[in-house]
Order: sequence, then structure tokens, then C-alpha cells
Amino acid sequence: MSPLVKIQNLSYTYHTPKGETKTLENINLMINKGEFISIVGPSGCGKSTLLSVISGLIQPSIGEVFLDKSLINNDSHYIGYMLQKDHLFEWRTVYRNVLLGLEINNKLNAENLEYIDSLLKQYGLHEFKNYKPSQLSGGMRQRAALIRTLALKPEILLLDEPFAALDYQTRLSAGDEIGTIIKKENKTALLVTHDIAEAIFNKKLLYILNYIIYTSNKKVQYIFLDCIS
Ligand SMILES: Nc1ncnc2c1ncn2[C@@H]1O[C@H](COP(=O)(O)OP(=O)(O)OP(=O)(O)O)[C@@H](O)[C@H]1O
Repeated sequence: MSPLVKIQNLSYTYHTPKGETKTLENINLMINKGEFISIVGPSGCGKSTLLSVISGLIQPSIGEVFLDKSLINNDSHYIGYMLQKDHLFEWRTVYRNVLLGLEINNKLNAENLEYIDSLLKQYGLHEFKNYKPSQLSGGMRQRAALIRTLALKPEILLLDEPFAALDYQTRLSAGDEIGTIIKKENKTALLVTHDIAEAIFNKKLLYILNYIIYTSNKKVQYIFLDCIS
């Protein structure tokens, strides 16, 4: 089976009038379909940069990133991005927030609407669909943001510290919930975080092998956790 994402000898350097910042150096990584990978590293080590490269928002300085055997580009429909802030719009109901990606991409058809309905029902938001985002808890908001992302049926989800804005207790439960949804929907996901505990939030999902990749400016270490339960 060929990997869904293949990163080969990736380096990235930012160039600004003040100079250059070497951010990623010689990263090699393969992500198979259905895998959940966590990338852990301290602030500033290049985690968000790595996601930006994988999503095609920026091009590698050196190296290549393949998505399903093709070089990535920035209009790929393969990618769903979930950020620290949920970016739900307060002037829209939960339902109209969840529809937003489909609206923008002109994909509001019966099949997709049915899919959204089933996600809202399965993940406990259906009865809140006419609420405003401010009437939801932090964890519910993150679930709504995830459903908005899933609506476009991305092949891979890029999660950039999606729980950082939540309080500790909510972060734990939202982490579990989001991990369960991703597993149930059989999505491939890449989570970046500086929080080791968050990186293994999917511990209940009986993954036989879970990769934690620790990135730093100069090196990448792979830590393999076996049979996390
Ligand atoms: N647009 C940019 N222009 C110049 N330098 C940048 C730019 N974006 C990020 N950097 C630099 O690249 C390095 C890595 O930044 P990045 O945001 O990828 O790290 P991170 O690990 O995601 O950090 P955090 O956990 O704080 O979000 C930092 O030194 C940062 O200052």
C-alpha cells in the first residue's frame, strides 16, 4: 500500500528583510491511510510550518511532499484544516456554520446535506443546530468545527493544536470526542501540539502503534509507543 502522504527530505527556511529562519531540516515522514499521527515539539520548532507545507499553502525550500502520489498543491480538496480557534461565526447558527465550507465550494447537494445531518445526529449536535455558537460549550464548538471540516470529506485532517484554547477538563473530553469521531469516520489525521498528553489523547482507541514525532530545529526523532491502552 502506498502512503497517503509522503514527505521526502523536506527543509523550509523563511526569508524576511531581517534575515532567514531555518525552520525545518531534512524531514522524512510517511502517513498511511487511516493513521493518526501526533507531532510534538516546543513552541517555535516548526510544527505549524510543517502543516502549512503539507497543506500546500507554502512550498518546500528543499524536498517534496506527495499526497496520494501527486505533488501537493494549494487547491487540494484532500485537506481539512482545524485550528486552535474554532472560527465559528456568531451571526450564523450552528447549522449554517457547519454548512459554510459546502456553501463556499458550491457543494450544497442532497447527499452532502444528508451527510451533515447524520454527523450532527451522531455527534450530539442535532438538537443544537439552531443555536448560536456562543450558546455551546467549548467542546461542542470544537465538534461543530470538526463537522464543518468533515463536511467536505477531506482525505486527511490537519489539526493545529485544536484544543489549546480550551480549559484543561474540556480539553481532555473534547480530545477524546474528536479522536473518537476521527476514528469512526476512518480519517487520516495529523495533530501538532506542544502537549504530550494531548498527543496521546487517542490512547483509548487501541491503536497498535502510534507515532509521536518530536521535531526540533535540527533533528527529528521518532518515538514509537506500542499498544497504548
Ligand atoms: N511568516 C513567517 N515569517 C518568518 N518567520 C516565521 C514565519 N512563520 C513562522 N516563522 C518562524 O519559524 C519558526 C517556526 O514557527 P512555527 O509557527 O512553525 O512554529 P510552531 O512550532 O508551530 O510554534 P507554536 O507552537 O508556538 O505555534 C519560528 O522561529 C517562527 O518565528
